[in-house]
Amino acid sequence: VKDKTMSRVIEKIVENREQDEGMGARVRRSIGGSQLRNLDPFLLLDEFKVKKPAGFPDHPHRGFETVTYMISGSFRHEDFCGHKGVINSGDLQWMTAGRGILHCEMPEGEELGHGLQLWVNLAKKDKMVKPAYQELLDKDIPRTTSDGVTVKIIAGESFGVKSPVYTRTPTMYLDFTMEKGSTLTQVVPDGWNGFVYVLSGSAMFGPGDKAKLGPAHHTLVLGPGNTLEVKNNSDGVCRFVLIAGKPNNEPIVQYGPFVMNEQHEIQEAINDYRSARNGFENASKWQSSAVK
Ligand SMILES: Nc1ccc(F)c(C(=O)c2c[nH]c3ncc(Cl)cc23)c1F
Ligand SMILES: [Fe+3]
Repeated sequence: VKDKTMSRVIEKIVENREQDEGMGARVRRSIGGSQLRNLDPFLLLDEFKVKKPAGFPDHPHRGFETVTYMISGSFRHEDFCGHKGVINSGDLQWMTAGRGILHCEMPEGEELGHGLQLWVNLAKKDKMVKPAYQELLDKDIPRTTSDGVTVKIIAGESFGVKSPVYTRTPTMYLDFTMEKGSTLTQVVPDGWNGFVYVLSGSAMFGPGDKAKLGPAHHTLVLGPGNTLEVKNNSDGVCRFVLIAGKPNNEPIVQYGPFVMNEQHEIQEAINDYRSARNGFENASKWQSSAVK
């Protein structure tokens, strides 16, 4: 029997206002704020705008992945194992912190660093994996255009084009730019939790007369179904990201940058970080060059 198409209706719309975060950074917090605590498997989505000397100096992560996607400007990153580099406009860093990363993330150069950071929770079986990086330059991120709709496929598939990114927690991450008057129908796998974060412009999200307006700097949580319909009947271009993932359906215990399943694992993470053990060995003597 052909799979029934069920168009997802928007079930919640939240405006995301700027707030302070890190050291002098300004972020709009989509997922992870008080109104959208988390949407399993997602823990956080921040739209950040950071200018020197602000940034995110030396800090750890355990139990999840951070996905940094630059919209404009450049960010320098450096970790306690010597892995470092610059993420430029349009580039992607998919970092699997796993059992432990200590790194810093700071704007590079004098211009404003503007981007998105998504935190994807790892299933219990993956939380203590060896750290790993998947880093793509803008030119290497697949994209396609069809009838006024351009999509960069950061993870997952759209218009028959697949991203090379391996997602331990099955995840879709699509960056859409829709010309005015264009329409879109995108598969969002049944049973996955999904949301839209509107970067600029506005469009109508959802089926026919149930479509809801999604203005810039708003998060739209998708209801059940397996398809998202979008229509840009505004007088300009609309840019948004569509992010969806398979829920882990496991308990979440979070303490800042440590996200585990049980309280005692958080205590172990804190102890490991303090005593430089079990993945945090290099934390004992490392400081980023940004700090010195
Ligand atoms: N624990 C904790 C506490 C506070 C933080 F700010 C952070 C953190 O690093 C970030 C929060 N959003 C961000 N967007 C972009 C970038 Cl590059 C980093 C972050 C963090 F990890
Ligand atoms: Fe970080």
